[in-house]
Amino acid sequence: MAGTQKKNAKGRLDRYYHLAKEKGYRARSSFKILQINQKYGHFLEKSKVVIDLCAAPGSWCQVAAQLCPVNSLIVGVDIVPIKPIPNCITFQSDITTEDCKSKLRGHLKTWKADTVLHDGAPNVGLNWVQDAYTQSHLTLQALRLAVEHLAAGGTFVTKVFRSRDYNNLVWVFRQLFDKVEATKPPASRNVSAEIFVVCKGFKAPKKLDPRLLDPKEVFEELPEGPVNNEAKVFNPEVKKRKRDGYDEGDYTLFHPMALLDWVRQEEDVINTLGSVSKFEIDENSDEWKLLRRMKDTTPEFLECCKDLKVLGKKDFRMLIKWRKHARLVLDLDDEKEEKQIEVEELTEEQKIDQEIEEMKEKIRLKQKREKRRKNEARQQEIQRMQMNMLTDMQIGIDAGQIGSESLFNLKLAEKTGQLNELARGKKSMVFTGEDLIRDNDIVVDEHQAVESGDELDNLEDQLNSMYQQYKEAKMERDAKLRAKAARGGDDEEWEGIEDRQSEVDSDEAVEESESESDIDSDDDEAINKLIATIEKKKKGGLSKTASNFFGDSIFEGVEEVSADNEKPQQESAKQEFAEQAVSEQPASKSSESESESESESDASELESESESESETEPDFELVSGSGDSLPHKQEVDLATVEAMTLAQQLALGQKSKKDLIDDGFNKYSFREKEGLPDWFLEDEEKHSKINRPITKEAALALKEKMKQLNARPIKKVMEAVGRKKLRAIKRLEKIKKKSDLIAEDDSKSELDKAKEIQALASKLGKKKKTKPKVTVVVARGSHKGLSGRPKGVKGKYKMVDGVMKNEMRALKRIEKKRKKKGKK
Ligand SMILES: C[S@@+](CC[C@H](N)C(=O)[O-])C[C@H]1O[C@@H](n2cnc3c(N)ncnc32)[C@H](O)[C@@H]1O
Repeated sequence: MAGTQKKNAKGRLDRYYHLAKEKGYRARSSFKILQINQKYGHFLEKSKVVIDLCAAPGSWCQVAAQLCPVNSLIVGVDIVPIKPIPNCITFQSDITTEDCKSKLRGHLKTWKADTVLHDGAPNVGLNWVQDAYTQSHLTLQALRLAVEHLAAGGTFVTKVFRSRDYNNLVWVFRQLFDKVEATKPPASRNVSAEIFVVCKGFKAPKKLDPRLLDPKEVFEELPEGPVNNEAKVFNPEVKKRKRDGYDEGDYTLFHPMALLDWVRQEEDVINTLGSVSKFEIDENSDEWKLLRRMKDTTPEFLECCKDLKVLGKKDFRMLIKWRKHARLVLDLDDEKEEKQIEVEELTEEQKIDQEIEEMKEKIRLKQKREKRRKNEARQQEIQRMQMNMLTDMQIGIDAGQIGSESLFNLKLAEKTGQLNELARGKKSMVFTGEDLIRDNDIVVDEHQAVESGDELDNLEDQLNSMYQQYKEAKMERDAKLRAKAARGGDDEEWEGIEDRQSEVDSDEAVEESESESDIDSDDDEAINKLIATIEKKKKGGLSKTASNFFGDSIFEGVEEVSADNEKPQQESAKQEFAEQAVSEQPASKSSESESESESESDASELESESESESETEPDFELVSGSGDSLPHKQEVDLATVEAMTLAQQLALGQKSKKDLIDDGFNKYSFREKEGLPDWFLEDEEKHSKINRPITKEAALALKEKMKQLNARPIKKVMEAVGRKKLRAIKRLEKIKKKSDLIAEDDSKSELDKAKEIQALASKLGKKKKTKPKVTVVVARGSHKGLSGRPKGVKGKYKMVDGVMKNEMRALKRIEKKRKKKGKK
């Protein structure tokens, strides 16, 4: 009985014990080797020769006999006899002896072992240090046998104790094996200090340094250095436990010292202070009589000397100060010459060098930061890609970012107001004076431009650039504005043919393009726009709106047609129409592209006429919309109900080009704009437009279109879907892992495993139960005193009223009382 209790108390009769019994193993430790074998690539299944050192009672041999290939040689040895095991050779011997060595050689003959197992545990229980040492010693002996018998690439599994020798042992293993790993199989009790080291890939060295297997060499300990007690003085509050026990030959905790000895001490003063328990004073000494009269020799000081172990930092400081004074009084301190450190002044060159070094360091750090940031971004992108979260919408974002950091960053140039200068520079680069005279009769005089920049202009420029910045910031914030800008400001009103032309002729055309480049942060696009405007200027091109209009896909290929069907007689009328229609109906430009039937023919005529006209009048030439200069024009869409209405009207023939021309003339057409600041004009534009009629059909068509657009998965939705997917995959993987573990667990029966895996799988499929929504109906008004379902309330509902709370409480109280009574 007592024996059983003892076993139970140690928790010996655990599930592995029962399982071992069930499976016919002689010891529960069989599961340790089973688990190790499973974890480290089933080496037993590949071993034809296995040596089991310290094998009794023989469960590891049993496992080996089960797992190794048929006809494998399994040899087990132990200091105690082992009952015969089928398909195993066992003998009794001490593995540390020569006898064991020779017997083993006799059994193996010329064979080399694929695996050597060692689960040896000496008779433990004497004392911890002794046990650990004996264990380590035994392990080294096992290793000696393993080295003698293992084949190259073989495996050695050994038990070791977690002791101070552990690291030394592992170091030795590492010299002899390719891979060394420590493991604690689940079957090994947590309370046990044992762990197992699995050494794979025996290197089979031809020559072996005998010191590697010599316990004296391997476990030799370094002599311990002097004890440093200074910490006890500097940080007396932090008490460090001394786990090593007493120092050799010193079995007391109380260490007194003569105070005068400490005063006379030359070295290790603080260390002594940390180790001494009490300073003893020889009252009769002449020196003390001298020191006693010192101002610092206070009753407090004397009290501190009695027990140094309880002193704090302040007290120690006082003692050290006292000692310093005492040494002066006793004339113990020689006046040492204080070494003077001469600080040499840095020369100018050195200073510069130093500065350069500092700057270099700064740059290096910055680059490092930058690199790290980029790496992180790339990493994030890869992750997103893996999660299928990268959508079309992200393409080019990074490129844009890279562009924004590049040397030729136009956005930066805009911000600093350099873009104007840049544009001027481009102009002078692109146009020769002759070109300008021939094309426009206008010569851009750089000198004049520079000289005319008086203070007022500067102020104006500053204000303008500030306004540009403001617009830009607003644009970044406001998606609507961005969309508007992308449409090329299609809400602009027509400002009359003359006005536009003058604008085209003036420098503002370039500035317009600059403001356009504000909209798009992409540098390439900005450059394209800039060049397009310059080209336009070179050719005496159309205004922005006009080029937008003719840039539409509807005019593609019109050139060839116009070349064939030249109609010079209609030139002037068509040109007039073109310009008017364009400037009047900027918003409808794309609508016209949709109303193919009528507008196509109109436009082709228009184009052909414009073409022919351009030959005679170089001031007016169409800018191809298909060019890179106006990339967004291809995407121009019917974004307003007015545009849609107009498009439909044109398509149905309800409106003709003449109507368009007529519409072009309104009270805002010829407004004076010269000299007015941008911000004012922009503000005015909001109100300076005529109200165009809209139709229900157009509104419905646009609504339908928007619906379709909204139905497309946007970036955020894609991301959320990706996240959800990832979570699901993770969950699945987790469950997979768990079920793998369950499946591999030999300690469970197949039925148990199946049940557990099923339970896991059912968890995966389960949806979170959503509680049915309960509608709370307040018993007020028409609902007062209502019995049954209130009108218009579907699903679950609950009637509540003011007194309900009290009633509920009362009911609870009664219930409680009832229960109490029932108990009694
Ligand atoms: C934990 S048991 C081994 C259990 C064994 N692996 C099994 O599963 O059956 C430890 C064994 O090491 C043996 N042993 C201890 N010192 C030994 C030595 N010097 N030579 C041989 N065997 C030794 C003990 O007799 C004991 O049977």
